[in-house]
Amino acid sequence: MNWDDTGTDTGERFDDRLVDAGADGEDTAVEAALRPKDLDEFVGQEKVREQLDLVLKAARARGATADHVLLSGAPGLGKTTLSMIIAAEMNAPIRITSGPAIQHAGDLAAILSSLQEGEVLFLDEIHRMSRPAEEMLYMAMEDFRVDVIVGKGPGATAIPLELPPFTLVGATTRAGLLPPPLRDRFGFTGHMEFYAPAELERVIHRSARLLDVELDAEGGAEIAGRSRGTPRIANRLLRRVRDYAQVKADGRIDREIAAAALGVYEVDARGLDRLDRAVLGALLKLFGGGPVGLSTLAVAVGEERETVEEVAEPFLVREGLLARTPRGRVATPAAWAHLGLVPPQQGGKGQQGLFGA
Ligand SMILES: Nc1ncnc2c1ncn2[C@@H]1O[C@H](COP(=O)(O)OP(=O)(O)OP(=O)(O)O)[C@@H](O)[C@H]1O
Ligand SMILES: [Mg+2]
Repeated sequence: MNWDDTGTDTGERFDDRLVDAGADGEDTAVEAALRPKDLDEFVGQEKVREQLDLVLKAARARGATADHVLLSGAPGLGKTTLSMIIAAEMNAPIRITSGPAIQHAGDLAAILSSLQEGEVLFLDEIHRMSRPAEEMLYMAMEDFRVDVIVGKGPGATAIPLELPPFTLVGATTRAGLLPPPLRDRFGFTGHMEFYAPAELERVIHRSARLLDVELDAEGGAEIAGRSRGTPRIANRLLRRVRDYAQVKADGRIDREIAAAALGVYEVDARGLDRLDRAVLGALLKLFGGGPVGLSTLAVAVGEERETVEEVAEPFLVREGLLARTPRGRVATPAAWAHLGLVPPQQGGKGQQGLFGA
């Protein structure tokens, strides 16, 4: 533990986290190679896969364009991958764009009017589209038509434009932010869940084969356990372990090598990194496990409130290590156990009162 000796320079220390589920430059470069190409290769997400398989097969049998699909779920769980699989399964070309790239309705009109029949339009971060573009999209999804506005002011006229049938695949990390009229226009919504360790093992072994890395079963399990339920993180950790195995050993990965490598990168057995452990450590050691306010906790780790709340806490909460209560942040008994600490004895209230441990 060295969370308490890192000085006061805030903001920079946790920028480059190995366990961040968002894509970095290196991910973008290698992810294309590691993406499963069809539904059979796509690991896990059984429900979404089964349902999507039916939607696509039925459309194919009818010789029709597939219904619009909305994919929601946390970063790195396979939304972009699945959109590409949809296009591949439909034998259709795919056009890729994103909500933030579409600021004006005109941007969207230009894309829509150039689509071919049956094409898949992948709209990433669909919750970040501008209002006017969103309204144009409603009509395009439902009637395969847009009104292109020509001119400005009182002389402006709407020219209707027919579109070929297409399949919109929208992806969002924040399904709750989508306006209901937009959500309702999707024929199928797939919600992606975090992956079970056994599923991540399959992802990791598949990637190891593609990267030509020798990995045994226990090594795969070790990496999977630290991957926070997220294939992107699993693939990234595998690459770092591969580096270590090449430099420090003969390139083969077993449990010992995987654990040692991820120890170097300070990703612990449960997938917590330095920031996570700093937050948890402060909560336990300085505040006796809480409850403590978010601001106080943030100051104690020398971080911004937002960093603690948005970067560290979601995973700690998901892991059942930290709870957000009306009185403040509270550590669970599992948190004490994870950091190898013993909770202070309290009478009736606080830690024990809250969790009955
Ligand atoms: N079910 C899966 N089976 C195998 N590999 C997967 C699976 N899901 C994701 N991956 C791998 O994880 C990486 C990230 O997936 P992807 O880019 O599709 O995530 P995403 O949900 O689009 O993330 P974001 O929200 O950041 O856009 C890819 O390299 C992909 O190969
Ligand atoms: Mg994506």
